[in-house]
Amino acid sequence: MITTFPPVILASKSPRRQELLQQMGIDFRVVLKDVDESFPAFLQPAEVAVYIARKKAEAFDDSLQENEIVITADTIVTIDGLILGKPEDEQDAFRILSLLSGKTHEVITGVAFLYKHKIHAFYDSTTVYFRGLSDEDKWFYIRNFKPFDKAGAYGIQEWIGHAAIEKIEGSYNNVVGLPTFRVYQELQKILADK
Ligand SMILES: Cc1cn([C@H]2C[C@H](O)[C@@H](COP(=O)(O)OP(=O)(O)OP(=O)(O)O)O2)c(=O)[nH]c1=O
Repeated sequence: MITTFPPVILASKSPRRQELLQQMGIDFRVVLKDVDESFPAFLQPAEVAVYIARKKAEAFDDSLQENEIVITADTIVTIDGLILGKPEDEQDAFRILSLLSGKTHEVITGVAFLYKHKIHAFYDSTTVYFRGLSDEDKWFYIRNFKPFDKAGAYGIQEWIGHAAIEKIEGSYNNVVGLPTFRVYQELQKILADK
């Protein structure tokens, strides 16, 4: 296994992604670029996550040093073919939590690496079993945890993850924002390839 990595740039303002990459033992610096996160309506949910992660990585091509590697990610929640991003306000968060309550949904994180002018992108998907939440529970969560920076209006790592998530299938870290095992595997692949 390769354990020494070229200089890594994490292009993410998400504190959860920063913490996960740190836990992986990878040294990195954070560089942020403004990216338009719109996507063509015909894309499937997994394609959307990969498309946006790619766009975030493409923003770096000209500004990169020869051996630097950029890592970007995008997390979406999807249920019944709908893509749920971050809630706009409290009412929107309530609407989103009502869609998820008592049902099973998928959390998809798209990841992109930019290395030596090439993009390498993939996604991971986790199934989340949500129990029914009363309206009171939803407002309690929204008012206390303000999940406006979270896709699907919830954080599995918060109160709601203990109170409402019965089980998951797949990677927990993928739900938090970065599928660390896959990231490690894919990094090995592109570095071995060079
Ligand atoms: C479903 C879920 C999402 N999230 C977070 C992960 C992501 O930070 C966020 C989804 O938004 P993203 O657009 O993927 O990421 P971001 O805007 O926070 O950061 P950046 O674009 O700079 O990389 O939701 C949790 O923390 N816990 C959860 O359980």
